[in-house]
Amino acid sequence: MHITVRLAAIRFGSPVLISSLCSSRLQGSRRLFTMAEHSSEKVVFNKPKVELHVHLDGAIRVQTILDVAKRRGMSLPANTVERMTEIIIVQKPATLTEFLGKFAEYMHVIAGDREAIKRIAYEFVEDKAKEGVIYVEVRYSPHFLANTKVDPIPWNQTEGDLSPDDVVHLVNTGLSEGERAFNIKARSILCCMRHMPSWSMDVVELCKKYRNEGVVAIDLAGDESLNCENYPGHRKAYEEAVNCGIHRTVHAGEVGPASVVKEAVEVLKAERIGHGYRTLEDQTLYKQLLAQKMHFEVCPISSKLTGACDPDFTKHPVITFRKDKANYSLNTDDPLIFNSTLHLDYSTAQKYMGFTEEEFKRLNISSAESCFLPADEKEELLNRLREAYGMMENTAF
Ligand SMILES: O=c1[nH]cnc2c1ncn2[C@H]1C[C@H](O)[C@@H](CO)O1
Repeated sequence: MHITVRLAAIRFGSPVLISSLCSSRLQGSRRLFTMAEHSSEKVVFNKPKVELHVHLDGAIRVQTILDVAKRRGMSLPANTVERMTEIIIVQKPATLTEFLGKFAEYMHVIAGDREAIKRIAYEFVEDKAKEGVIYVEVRYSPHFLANTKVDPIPWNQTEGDLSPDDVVHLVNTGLSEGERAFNIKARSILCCMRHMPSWSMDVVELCKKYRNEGVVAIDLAGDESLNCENYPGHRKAYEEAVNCGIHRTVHAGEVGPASVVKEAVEVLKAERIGHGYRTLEDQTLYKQLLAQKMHFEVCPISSKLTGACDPDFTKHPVITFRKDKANYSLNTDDPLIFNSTLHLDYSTAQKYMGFTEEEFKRLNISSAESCFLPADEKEELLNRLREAYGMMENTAF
C-alpha cells in the first residue's frame, strides 16, 4: 500500500513529495491543533458568509474516506478517524510541496468511484451550510478524480470507466442536490494543474461544456515554480477561456514570487488571484492591483501551514490588505488537510490580526462583488448579505 501511495506521489510531479510521504509515518508523534487553538475557533462572525477558495479534494470528511475504502475493499494506513486524521493533516508549518503530498494519502480511495465523488460534493455543501456560508465556489481537478481519458492515470489507479467529463457531471449533481437540501448556493471552478499542462485544454473545454450546470471558472493550481512561458498549455487554455467568456482565477504569489502574480494577471488574464501574498514584494504591482481592485483569495490557516507566510499571524499580509482596503476574501483552502473550519480562519483574523465585525462584513461584500456568478445572481447575493448585515442597499464602504 505504501508503495502505491509513493508511486502516486511520483506521478504528482515532485521528488520532494516522495520524501514527505516517507516521513509522514513519523508524524503521529506530532501534535494536532491544541485544545486552546480549537477553543479559539469560537464563532466570531455568526452571519452569512461567502467562500471563494476551497478545494473539494481538500475538504473531504475523514469518515467518508474510511467508508469508501471499506466499501471498495481498499487499504488505508489507518482505520479510525482519529488515526487517519493524524496521518492526513499538516500539523506544523511545512512546505507547499509537503502539503501537496498529503493528497496522495487518500485520493486513490475517492478517485474513479462514482458514488464517492457525488457523495463528497453533497457532503461538502452540507458542511459549508453549517458554517453559515450562503454562497461557495468550490474547486477541483477533474483529472485527479478520473481513471480513464486522463494521461497519466493518477494515484496509481488501474484504468476504469470514469472520465474527467463524468467527474464534472457527478460533482455538479452532488452540489446541486446539496444546494436543494441545505438551501445554499454552490458553484464550481475547474483546476488546471501546473505540472500537467497537457490537461489544460480539456479543463477549459469542460468549463465551456458545463458553464450552464454550475461551473463558473477555470483555475491553475499546484507547484508555482513551474511558469507558463515554459508550459504553453496553460496559456493556450486561458486564452480560450478569455475568448469564450470563462472566468479566470490563478494560484499565484502563495509561495511563488510576485512575478508569478504578474504573469497570472498579464499573461493568463486572471480576474482573481489565489492567495497572492507575495504580491507585496513588488510594490508597483501591488499598487496597480489595488487600483484595479484585483481580488485576493486569502487563506490564513493554510498560509501558515503551507509555509507560505510567517507563522506569526500578527505579520500576515492580509493585515496590509485590510489597511489598504484591498479587495479580498477569507477562505479555508483545504480544511481536511489543515484540520480547520472557516470559523477558525475568522477567529484567527480576529484574535491575531485585529479584524472587526465591520471588516468581516466589508470583506464578504467584496467577496460577493468578486464572485463569478452572473450579474443578476450576484446582485441577489449582495442583497441577501446587505439585509443580513443590516446595511442600507448600495451602502458604500
Ligand atoms: O494551496 C494550494 N496551492 C496550490 N495547489 C493547491 C493548493 N491546495 C490544493 N492544491 C492542489 C491540490 C489539489 O489536488 C488540486 C485541485 O484541487 O489543487
